[in-house]
Amino acid sequence: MTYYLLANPNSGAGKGARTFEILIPYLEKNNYDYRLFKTNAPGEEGDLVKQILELKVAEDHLVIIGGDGTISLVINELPEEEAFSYIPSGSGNDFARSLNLILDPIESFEAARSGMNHEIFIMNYQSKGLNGYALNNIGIGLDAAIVQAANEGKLKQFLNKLKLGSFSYILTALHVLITKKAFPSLIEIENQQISLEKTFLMTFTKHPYFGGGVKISPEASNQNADIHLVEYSKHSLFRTFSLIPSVLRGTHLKHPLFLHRVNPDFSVELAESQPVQIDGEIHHLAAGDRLSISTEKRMIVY
Ligand SMILES: Nc1ncnc2c1ncn2[C@@H]1O[C@H](COP(=O)(O)OP(=O)(O)OP(=O)(O)O)[C@@H](O)[C@H]1O
Repeated sequence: MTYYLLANPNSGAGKGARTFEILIPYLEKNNYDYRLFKTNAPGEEGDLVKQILELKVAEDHLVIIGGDGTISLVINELPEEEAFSYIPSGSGNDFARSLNLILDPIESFEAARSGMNHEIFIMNYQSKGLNGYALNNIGIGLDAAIVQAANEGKLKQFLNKLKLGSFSYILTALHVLITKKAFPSLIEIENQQISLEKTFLMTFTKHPYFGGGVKISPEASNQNADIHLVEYSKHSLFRTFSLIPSVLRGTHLKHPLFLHRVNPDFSVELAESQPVQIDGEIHHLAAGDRLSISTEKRMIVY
């Protein structure tokens, strides 16, 4: 049995590298057979998955080391029947939080080594311009603009160094909240259509968390097929700001200004192009390009 470690050393501002630096002496001490595949630059995940799949036999074990972006990129390249384990090493770690995964590298490896297969549901999204899989959230508009600004911003790197990376999301969010414009959208849920003139935040989520621990939909779970849609149309800044404490407490969905729908399938069409964040990676959804979202099962070992 060989452990194939696919690691992003850069995730979590270097936490990925620290994770395998702790893990490898442990594997060697215990005579566990392993092979380490590191991404040396963004975009290498797919090639590394292909290299691993050429070598790996059925009893071998794939272990992904990285943050939410890494695990999402790997899942997009992995055949659906391939089970995997995950050692969280990101700054946000929302997927790990959703499954209560262990963060300590050695304990997390041991949980994977002696673990059981767990079925989870992930999102499959399809449009003319966008298709793939998401483990966490697909956010259109505000949260995508926040992720875009947070990824680009120097604030995240600075706060990561202070181990305060999750705050960067909140501070960047405040700036984007003030400047982002609303947009029209059309949502379809089964045969019902919902037309919204001033969409501001629209997030499809497979578990409660986004942005490093914010409970966008506290009842969502990746252990069932339901996707949760949370939408907030633009209101006055005063109104919007007054709702922030309830969002941080995870009680906002009781408020009538939030649209909350739960279903295994959704589709959405926009009247104008918008940024879309898919597990923290930025894409764009073009005007009139209908995005359909459904779920599929995957197997994770922990
Ligand atoms: N060696 C590398 N150097 C820089 N970027 C990399 C490298 N390898 C992968 N990447 C990029 O890192 C991004 C994924 O980072 P990831 O999300 O795992 O970490 P994070 O942002 O610290 O964690 P989280 O999303 O949990 O906050 C992807 O865009 C990926 O292509």
